[in-house]
Amino acid sequence: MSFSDSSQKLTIAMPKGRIFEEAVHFLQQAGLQVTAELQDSRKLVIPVENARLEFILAKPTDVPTYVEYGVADVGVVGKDVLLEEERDVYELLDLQIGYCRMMVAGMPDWKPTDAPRVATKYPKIASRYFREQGQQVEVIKLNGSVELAPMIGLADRIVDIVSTGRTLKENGLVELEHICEITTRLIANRASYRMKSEAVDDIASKFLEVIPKRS
Ligand SMILES: Nc1ncnc2c1ncn2[C@@H]1O[C@H](COP(=O)(O)OP(=O)(O)OP(=O)(O)O)[C@@H](O)[C@H]1O
Ligand SMILES: O=P(O)(O)OC[C@H]1O[C@H](OP(=O)(O)OP(=O)(O)O)[C@H](O)[C@@H]1O
Repeated sequence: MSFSDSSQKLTIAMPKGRIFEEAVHFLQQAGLQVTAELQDSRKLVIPVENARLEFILAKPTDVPTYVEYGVADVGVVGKDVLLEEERDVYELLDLQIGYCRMMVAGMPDWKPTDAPRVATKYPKIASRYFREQGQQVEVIKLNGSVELAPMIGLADRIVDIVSTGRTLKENGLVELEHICEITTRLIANRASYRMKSEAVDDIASKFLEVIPKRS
């Protein structure tokens, strides 16, 4: 049965911001009906007529929260957010978009100190990484412009996303250690995965068809 024929309405949480356009392009390639409203309006809830489908537009870090609580059945979100938020959701697919990497970075002349401090938007990822490395560090949570921290002496290193490397370079920082690769994922609410299996499977298989074409 096709998605539009299904009697099960599916709510999809989409991340506003940086990965939004690439994610919308992905949905279009998967054959989902993407209306102009999704791309051009300030509306945050966007029903798709005749498709038993509804989009909600959320801040990227909140996407797993909406999905865990079941107000969205599925969501599109970066692996960085999943690792940091640790929400109880199923991770169904790696969409192979939104490529970037989680790195430790610092000044080129960085040397270990007795009281190392690491600044980051990702305190859980950073704490886990340094614990696994057997290193004791103080993690300082920032909400953005993390590259400032080593430049002005708040911390000696940062944990952050690197994509082109331009932000590090223009601020005189270098990549020190690679933590993991990051891509965008399709996630599902655990109950929706069982109760709306037909609709969730349908969207996942449509997405799956797009992935090999991109890699
Ligand atoms: N160069 C990059 N920098 C940051 N995020 C990137 C980059 N490339 C891909 N991404 C993905 O985009 C998502 C972040 O999007 P965005 O920056 O819009 O959200 P945000 O961090 O919540 O934004 P803000 O806090 O500035 O409102 C990340 O979860 C990550 O998976
Ligand atoms: O390697 P690049 O291509 O330069 O991208 C990496 C930068 O992009 C992100 O910041 P963002 O633009 O989301 O701003 P922020 O400082 O508010 O986190 C990330 O935190 C880096 O600062």
